[in-house]
Amino acid sequence: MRYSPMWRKQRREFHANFNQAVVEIYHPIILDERIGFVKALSSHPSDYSEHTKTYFTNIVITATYGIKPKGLDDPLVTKPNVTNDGFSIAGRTGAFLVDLVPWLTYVPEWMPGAGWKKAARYFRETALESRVAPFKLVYDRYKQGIATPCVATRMIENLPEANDPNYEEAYKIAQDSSGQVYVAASDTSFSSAIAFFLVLSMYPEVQKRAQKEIDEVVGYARLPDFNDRPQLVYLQALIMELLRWHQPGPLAIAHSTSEDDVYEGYFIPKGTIVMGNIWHILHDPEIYLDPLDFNPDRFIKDGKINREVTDPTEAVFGFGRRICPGRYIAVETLYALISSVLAVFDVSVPKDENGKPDIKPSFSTGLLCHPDPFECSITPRSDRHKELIQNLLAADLSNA
Ligand code: HEM
Repeated sequence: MRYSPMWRKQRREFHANFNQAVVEIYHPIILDERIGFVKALSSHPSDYSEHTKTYFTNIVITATYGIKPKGLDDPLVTKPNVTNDGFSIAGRTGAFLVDLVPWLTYVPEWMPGAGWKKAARYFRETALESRVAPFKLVYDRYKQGIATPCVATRMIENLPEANDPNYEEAYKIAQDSSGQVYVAASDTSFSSAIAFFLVLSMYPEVQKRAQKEIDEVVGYARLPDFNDRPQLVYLQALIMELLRWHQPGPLAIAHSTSEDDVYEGYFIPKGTIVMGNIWHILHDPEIYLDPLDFNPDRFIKDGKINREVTDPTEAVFGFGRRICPGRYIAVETLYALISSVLAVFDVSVPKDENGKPDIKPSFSTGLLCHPDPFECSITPRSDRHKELIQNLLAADLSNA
């Protein structure tokens, strides 16, 4: 596949802001948001899906623009959501006839059968709006010296002088790279987190094991933080197993071959669209025994993470030069959410006549794959945990 110079530059901007070495700078935002999340969950547990969405949305937009959205109906959120919808629809190879009959690209928008053109224009225009306005706002604030440091300000700092011939292109790259963050980050991370609630509902014994470990390592007086992670081996394995068991993007994004190739006797000409079957890789029974089961123990040996078992992060975030550049922050945000829920809440569904959780998981299909909505009960684990939540609420009131 040929990569445009613009794509390469955007990719570099993205990497500079989200690589493994810098990802810690987002810890304060993540830890702050997870407190809001725990409080919202304790007040309105049945809205867990909305709270989860808010958690990721707030982290991603605050990290990118230094501005916390006013809610899920803030235009900072609603505009890129339209882009997400368009991406999900158009990203499925074959979704539109033009994918199979390329000359349809040249028919005018008013022709019968060319409705996809109108849809594409709408999504393109909204995507542009969603990138232009917030970046301009941060740019203006930066020039006035009042912007909160964030991904966008770091990119603005690196822009050439306004009279430089490269300025316009560099501005666009910075604007588009910033605009890409929410679109790529929110739905994928959300999907993994909802799968986590599903797993807790389906596998109470996994929940109990993870809670026991947190109690032993962290105690009952605070929520887990990033310093606890090395000691929380079962929790680390649980997150690995979550990323193996459920893939937000089971077929990644379409790639294409840059050279003619032969694979197991099949000739694959240059320019062929290829899909990486992440789902299959992470459900290969030769690597992961009983792959449909949720079993964090498959990643543990002698009380440590077993590095001989293939780490699912090698596949769930895609491949090669297109590999997800947000993979490190994705894991950080999931860790904070998952460890906090396990620390203070019990998640459950009613039992069937055999005493097993009465739940049949189902998932949406498409480029992005989400668990379908399901009801579960989310309650504080004990009076001690209720007290911890109340202390978080009280601390918030005294800071107000
Ligand atoms: C659990 C969470 C996530 C999962 C499972 C995930 C997975 C993926 C996958 C499978 C791809 C396609 C890679 C390929 O085609 O080979 C991708 C691309 C991408 N992801 Fe993620 N992602 C997640 C979170 C994030 C976050 C938090 C960000 C941003 C901070 C992000 C930014 C991106 C971008 C910008 C691309 C496009 C890369 C390109 O085309 O060059 N992702 N992601």
